[in-house]
Amino acid sequence: MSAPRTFFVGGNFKMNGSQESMKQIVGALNENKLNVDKVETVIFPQNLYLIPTREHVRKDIGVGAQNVHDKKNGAFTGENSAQSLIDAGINYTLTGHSERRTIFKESDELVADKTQFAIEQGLTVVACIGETLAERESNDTIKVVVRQLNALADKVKSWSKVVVAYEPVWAIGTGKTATPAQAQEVHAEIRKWAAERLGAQVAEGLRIIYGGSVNGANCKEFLQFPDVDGFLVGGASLKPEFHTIVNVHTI
Ligand SMILES: O=C(CO)COP(=O)(O)O
Repeated sequence: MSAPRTFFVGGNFKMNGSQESMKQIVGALNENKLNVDKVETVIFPQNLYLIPTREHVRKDIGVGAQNVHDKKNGAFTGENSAQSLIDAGINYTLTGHSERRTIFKESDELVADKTQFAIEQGLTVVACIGETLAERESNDTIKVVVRQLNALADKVKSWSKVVVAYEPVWAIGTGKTATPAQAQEVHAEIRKWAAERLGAQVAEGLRIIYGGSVNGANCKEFLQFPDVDGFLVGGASLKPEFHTIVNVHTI
């Protein structure tokens, strides 16, 4: 029997925050009693705030970027270097967030290239996947998620530093959460896919977290489901209720 999977809670601040609000968020995280020895907790501020956040937030909370480029440093104006992130103690990144996929037209293949390159450079990657409302309504959820996962698996050589975030696009920022049972159903399919494509051992250790309108009031309901290994939180991560979500096991 392998070790139990460590619960993971990420706070994706997206393109929000100011110097003042970041100070307040970091101050509150530093002051509060958080279950971070049991829950791997990582915040993902905008690029501008990465270094001051890393400098000031407690060391048992990780800091990550929201996006990363798939090539080494060089002539890539406006991009985010994995090497520079590592150099600054920023040890995590998101890849494939649905906002990157839809607004910035990132393909499955580009997301996979970014994921593999970031891993090679030493980052832990939260790779995001998920279906749109139209895809869910046409019963294509599993087909879409498996397509996105297969694209990742074509490039990613080692899965030990990957956390998969299942974020149904229709549940992001809409207040319309997937029910915990809906999340579990897809997470179980993801684990089944992982067992088939990556082997039983990788599947057993792979953390699959849920994102989409998670908040302090609904987070606890997810705990009863065996394949939900944490959350990727958007809006609520900017609020004090993020602490409740990190402490979900004790509320
Ligand atoms: O996109 C998300 C996290 O990456 C989820 O956002 P919300 O929690 O605001 O729905």
